[in-house]
Amino acid sequence: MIMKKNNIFLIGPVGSGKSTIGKHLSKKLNMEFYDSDKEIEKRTGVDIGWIFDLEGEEGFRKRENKIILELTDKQGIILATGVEAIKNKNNKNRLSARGIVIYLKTSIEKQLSRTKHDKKKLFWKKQNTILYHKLKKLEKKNNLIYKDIADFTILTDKYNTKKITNQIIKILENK
Ligand SMILES: Nc1ncnc2c1ncn2[C@@H]1O[C@H](COP(=O)(O)OP(=O)(O)O)[C@@H](O)[C@H]1O
Ligand SMILES: O=C(O)C1=C[C@@H](OP(=O)(O)O)[C@@H](O)[C@H](O)C1
Ligand SMILES: [Mg+2]
Repeated sequence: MIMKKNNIFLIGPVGSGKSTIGKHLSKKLNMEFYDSDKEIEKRTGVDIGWIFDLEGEEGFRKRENKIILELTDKQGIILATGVEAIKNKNNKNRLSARGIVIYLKTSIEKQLSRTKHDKKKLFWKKQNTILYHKLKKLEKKNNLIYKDIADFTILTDKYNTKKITNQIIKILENK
């Protein structure tokens, strides 16, 4: 189909739908899906929260960089990357060079409401004391970073994941 040779990289904040939309796209486009978080968990045998506790964010990012380097060597995959991964210059260049980068833009309010009951993301909340204010402070800066690297930006607040998936497929078909 359309995307056989190209990779699709999904970027965006926590709760933007990278993992969910990545899975939908994978089924629809018949492309392999990877989630950098899941790959790290698979290889270490522990969940991301544990890695943050044991190795701190620095240790986690090192693992993440390694995985991104490895996965971006592949062709015809969909990859959901970690939230901060694109702030690393090597990752950024690598993603731009190896595929189509899609930014799932999401408001902080939606980020928080979508992750409210998610136990797996608890550590992320714990890390961010007075979370809303911290996120708000980062919002503009992050937006610019994401936009700068993205080939396409999709607003996710008002649409369900199926609609967003179809929207992405349309964009790719018309590209
Ligand atoms: N566009 C959307 N509309 C409604 N719920 C969504 C949307 N995108 C994601 N979600 C929900 O938000 C939660 C977090 O999504 P997830 O795919 O894990 O995001 P990410 O991987 O970017 O953190 C999941 O429960 C998912 O079903
Ligand atoms: O990169 C980050 O800071 C993280 C983002 C979260 O993943 P999602 O963006 O998939 O929610 C979290 O679970 C993860 O492991 C750490
Ligand atoms: Mg995810």
